[in-house]
Amino acid sequence: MEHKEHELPAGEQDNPKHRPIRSFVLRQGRLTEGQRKALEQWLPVYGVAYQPEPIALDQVFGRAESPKILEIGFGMGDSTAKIAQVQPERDFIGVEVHTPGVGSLLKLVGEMHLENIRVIQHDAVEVLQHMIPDASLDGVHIFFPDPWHKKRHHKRRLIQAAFVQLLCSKLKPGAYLHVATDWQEYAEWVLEVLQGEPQLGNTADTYAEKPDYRPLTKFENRGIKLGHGVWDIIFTRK
Ligand SMILES: C[S@@+](CC[C@H](N)C(=O)[O-])C[C@H]1O[C@@H](n2cnc3c(N)ncnc32)[C@H](O)[C@@H]1O
Repeated sequence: MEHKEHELPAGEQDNPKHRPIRSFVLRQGRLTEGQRKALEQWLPVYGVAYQPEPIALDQVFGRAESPKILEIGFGMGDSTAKIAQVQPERDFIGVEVHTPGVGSLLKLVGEMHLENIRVIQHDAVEVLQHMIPDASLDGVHIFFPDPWHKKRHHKRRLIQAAFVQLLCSKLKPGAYLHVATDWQEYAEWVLEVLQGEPQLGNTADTYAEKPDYRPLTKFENRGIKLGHGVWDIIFTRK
């Protein structure tokens, strides 16, 4: 997954009168044969269709009591699969709009026999608004959200005060929200937005140490060698 800013396709100029502001641009993206096969074989098993009403998470995973973690924008799903593999006692709901990414994660789920992942292919904002029950999540992962570098695109950033308020309503008391970004100005933005949410408290003074459960991505490894930074921001619900 490239971490550069998505270009707006011709014709899609921001026009709030005509369309909601989204944090993503749907790209066509070619499917590999492996992704296509994984979608065919595993989407009916591990996919959860979007529906505009709350779902019973325990039923979706076929077990109660297991902590439920939501990941927003899992990209190709490498981190998601690795985390789910080493945390079999937890259940992971991955939300992503990009079809090749969904195929890629499903391929990993099939190959690694991961029973604790479910995938929803839909806008995470609507998934949170309508599908995720209140106070049902033990954690939320948002790793390398699109930074939307240009000032005129900042309104497309996923992390906004209203979105964080919505997220908070879905977190159990004590549950965590973990954002990681490689774009310093976005890190500062995220820190400011989360600090401004009275229902959240920071687990660190400012930025957190990278927790062991978040694997280093290939991209990140390359960046670190070039001296680029990555910022982890972890808050908990009061
Ligand atoms: C820069 S990529 C990072 C992917 C991955 N987390 C990683 O670390 O490699 C951001 C991803 O978030 C997805 N995304 C952005 N907004 C989203 C939304 N509202 N709902 C679901 N997915 C979204 C994009 O499609 C993209 O795949």
